Amino acid sequence: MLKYNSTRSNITAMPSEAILKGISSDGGLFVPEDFPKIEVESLNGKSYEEICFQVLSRYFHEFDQGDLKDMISQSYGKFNTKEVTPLAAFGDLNFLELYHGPTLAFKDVALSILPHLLTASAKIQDVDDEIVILTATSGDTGKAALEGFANVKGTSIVVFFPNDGVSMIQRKQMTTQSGENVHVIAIEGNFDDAQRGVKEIFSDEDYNKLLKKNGFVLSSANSINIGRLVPQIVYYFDSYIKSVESGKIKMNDPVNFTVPTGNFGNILAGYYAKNMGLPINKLICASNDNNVLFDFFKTGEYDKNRPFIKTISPSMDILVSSNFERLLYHVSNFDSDFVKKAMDDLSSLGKYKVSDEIKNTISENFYGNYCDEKDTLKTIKNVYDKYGYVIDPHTAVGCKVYEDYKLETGDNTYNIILSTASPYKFTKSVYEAIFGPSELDDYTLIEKLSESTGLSLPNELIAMCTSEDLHKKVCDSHKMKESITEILL
Ligand SMILES: Cc1ncc(COP(=O)(O)O)c(C=O)c1O
Ligand SMILES: N[C@@H](CCOP(=O)(O)O)C(=O)O
Repeated sequence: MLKYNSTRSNITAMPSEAILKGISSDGGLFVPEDFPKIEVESLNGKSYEEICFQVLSRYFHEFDQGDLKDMISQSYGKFNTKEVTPLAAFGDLNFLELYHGPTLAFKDVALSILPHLLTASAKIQDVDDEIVILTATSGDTGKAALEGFANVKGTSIVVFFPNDGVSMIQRKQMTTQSGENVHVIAIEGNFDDAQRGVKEIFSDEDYNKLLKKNGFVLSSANSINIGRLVPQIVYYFDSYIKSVESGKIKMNDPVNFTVPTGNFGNILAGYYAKNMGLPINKLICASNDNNVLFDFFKTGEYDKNRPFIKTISPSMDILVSSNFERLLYHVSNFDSDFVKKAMDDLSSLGKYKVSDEIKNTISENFYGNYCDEKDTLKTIKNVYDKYGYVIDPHTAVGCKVYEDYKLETGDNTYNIILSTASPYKFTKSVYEAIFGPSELDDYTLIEKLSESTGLSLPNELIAMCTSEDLHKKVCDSHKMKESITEILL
């Protein structure tokens, strides 16, 4: 029976407990004590949903297996393509389109199923308190979580986003969200402030006791929750199988994945897939100007003492990549003392350094680089001019870093770029990258982008632009707990 360990102490949890808690009481993240294995050949000919079952059932064995199959089919029926995450290929650029869910970003893949996993976990744990989902977002997780949890019985959701740190469309997606149980709050601060605030609330024992006394328990919709991370492993296996089926590679050939990275959850899911048996050669970690990870890969020092830069790939504007903690735990052979010390140093000094051994183990699996604003815009234009294909700024960061990787290493292994958001979420940046400066705003440019490029337009988006804002609250990033108290108590 697979259990989960905290990265910071010897606390362990069953899957349902880890999902329900979201984060361990010592501040650590839950990680599987072992990686379950999958014979890749056994997935040949299987659909996305079938592969999803093969992955999830290995991590979440407490759920009734029939129930798990039902949860999966209810979750992925909402995607606008039967393939769930299709691959689009142009020359050696293979884009794994992860944005066909209801909110147009890769977060939908995990957040469509997380509400089911959470409510099933509450049943197993015999918890009948209201589950309050605390979410920090740099733009995409927030909307996907709101969509997933809106009106889900027994839950409520509070989303904190940086007031001045998301795109116009991302903001509108969140502020127009309806639902009895949803709360959306802008904070005066950046994503790191929002995430730190949420983690502090999780670790505040007295506050959690007070909430419990009033019938509430906290959980998380961010990738710090293992229930968010595991469903993201699925598309690594699925895209591999699709690549075999289309004749791009042969079964068991090695493959690289390039992942636009911020909180390190998406790429970590790739590392989990590799450890489960997927023949991944390199995981290529693509950052924007907030290139703290690039510097780590070069020096072995994680140092967040630097300016927080606002970019046109705002969902990746992150200096504290939470899931890196999980990677440190795995590559240090589950050394929770080492991880705790590193995380303590990160919060007190803003930095930590790892040994050469750990740095080298990480470099065997990962390559890191970054793409600045100019190259992001140039890449969107180049890809459109060459292939008539429109990509969003996050995907463009991935695309440029992949090109740099090939030049630097000469490695031509088959590569899949994770395409993490629909271009429409960043309409103005994408339109201007391709067609030059425009006076018009994002809302007006949506239709123009569609007409000029032929990119199919999700109809709900047009209606959303003229919908009323239902959430207008702004709070100081140090007053997040007070905001929750106001809502709940
Ligand atoms: C569009 C987009 N791309 C990339 C990322 C980075 O993913 P991760 O935080 O899992 O590294 C995010 C946010 O997480 C995102 O919303
Ligand atoms: N880019 C994310 C940041 C939070 O990441 P998560 O994967 O930990 O939820 C966002 O869009 O909110």
